[in-house]
This record gives sequence, structure tokens and C-alpha cells, in this order.
Amino acid sequence: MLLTLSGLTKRYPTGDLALKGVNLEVPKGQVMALIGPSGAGKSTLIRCVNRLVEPTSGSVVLDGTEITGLGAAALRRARRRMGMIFQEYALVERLTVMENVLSGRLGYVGFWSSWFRRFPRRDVEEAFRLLHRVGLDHMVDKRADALSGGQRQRVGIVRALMQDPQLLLVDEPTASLDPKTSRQIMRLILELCEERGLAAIINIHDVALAQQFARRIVGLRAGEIVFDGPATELTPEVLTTIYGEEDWSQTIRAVEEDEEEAVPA
Ligand SMILES: Nc1ncnc2c1ncn2[C@@H]1O[C@H](COP(=O)(O)OP(=O)(O)OP(=O)(O)O)[C@@H](O)[C@H]1O
Repeated sequence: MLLTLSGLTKRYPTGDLALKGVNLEVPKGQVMALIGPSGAGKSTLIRCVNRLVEPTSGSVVLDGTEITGLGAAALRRARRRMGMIFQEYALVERLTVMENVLSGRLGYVGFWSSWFRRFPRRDVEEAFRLLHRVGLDHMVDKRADALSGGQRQRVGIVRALMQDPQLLLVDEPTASLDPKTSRQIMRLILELCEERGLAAIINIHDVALAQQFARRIVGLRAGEIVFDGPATELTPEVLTTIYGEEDWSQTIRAVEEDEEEAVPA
């Protein structure tokens, strides 16, 4: 098993119990969507995996390494195996696309080399290759603040992949994107995971998108897993269990199949 969460619990200093003993296993190469109402604990769960949020109790084991309990240096090494993609892109605005992408290698490159922005040639070549893959090779020298939302998210994806991770932690990747760009970004993440045998946990608000792109769906409600199964089993009854009473006929409308490529030619 690539990732095993056992009895994962998080109580914030405010007293909020955000996770109540979550058990979850993610095999190598599996892409999983995490859904649930606002405040269910989705972001907390994702952030507990790499200890951006410190779990109160329970354990996180990644590929045999117990993440909980690692000291600072070992945690830094372990985090290289987990690529993180945020909703808000988290790019450095005044740096170029290439500089933002190469910053994904900072955990590997020595302090002084990175200070002088000297990166090994193979890192630069890999960056070009990945930027080409996501359709941004013509934008390497553009500043991050000159990019559209979808382009920024692609840079964020490439930066995460530069670490050569085993697991992607993806927190609301489409929250600030229009519906068409959202589908392109989700498709791109799925394709890249497939190509590279990468596992992913994707926290996503949009149930229809989750259903369209992820085979496995995990539903969180008030800090507990209340559904774990294939997207095809996400019935109105299940959605009521996750979100409470509502009219789901609109939400689980068949998402119209669009034939666009994830990356425009
Ligand atoms: N830094 C924090 N300090 C205190 N309480 C927090 C903190 N972050 C989250 N919480 C609380 O923990 C619970 C879970 O929050 P979390 O952000 O993980 O949920 P979520 O499912 O990601 O929600 P959303 O979909 O709205 O982002 C909520 O009750 C929230 O108020």
C-alpha cells in the first residue's frame, strides 16, 4: 500500500474536531477524489498527510515510512515524495514560469546553488519536457503574474511533478477556474497520473467533476468517512448521506462529454 492513514484525528486549538479517527488506504497509482460539504475536513485531511497540519493522533505511513513522528530533516526528505497542488496556485508572481517550475527542485538543490538559481542541466531539461507536455513550452520566460488561471494551474502541476513524487496532494484544483478550464485541468492531472503511475488525493467541491474523472470517491462528513466506493455508486441516497437532504437531480446530471484535449494543440 502506498499510503495508509490509521485513526487519523485532528483537533484544532480552537477545539474543532476536524478529523475523527480516519482510516484510509491508497494503493500505488490510484487517483481518488475526496468530496464532502464545507467544513467536513477535506483540506485538513490532505494537509495532515504531509503534516502541513500536525495530526493530533493517529498515523500516516507513506510507502513504509511513518510520516507522523519524523524529525524536521527527515520530514523534509519525505515531503519530496508528495507533490502538492493548491487551489490558489501559490506561484511566485515576479518570477518566470521556468523559475517557478525549478523551485520545485529546491528540496534537492543545495542552498547556494538555488540562491544563484543554478540548477543542474537535467532539471532544466526535465522542466522543458514537462512544460511542453502541458502545452506551456512557449511561455517559459513569461512572468507568473501574466498567466491565465488555467495556465497558472498547469505551472503548479509541473512544479509539483518536478519533485518526481509518488503521491500528489491536490487541494481544490479547479475552485477558481471556469467549467471548461476545470475539466481540462482535471483531465490533465488524471492523464499525468496515469502516465507516471502516480497516486493522487484530490479534494474537489464539484461532485460531477469528481464523478467524471475519478474512479474512486471518498465522501467525508463531519470528519468521518461516510462513503468509499466507485464513482458509479454515487447515487442520490449516497449523496444525501454525505451532504444531507438536498435535491441531487441537478448535481448528478450527466456531465456532457466533451472531446477537447486536456492540452490545446
Ligand atoms: N486553522 C484552523 N483552526 C481552527 N479550526 C480550523 C482550522 N482549519 C480548519 N478548521 C476547522 O476544521 C473543520 C474542517 O475544516 P476543513 O477546512 O478541513 O474542511 P473542508 O472540508 O476542507 O472545507 P471546505 O470545503 O470549506 O474547504 C472545520 O470545522 C473548520 O472550521
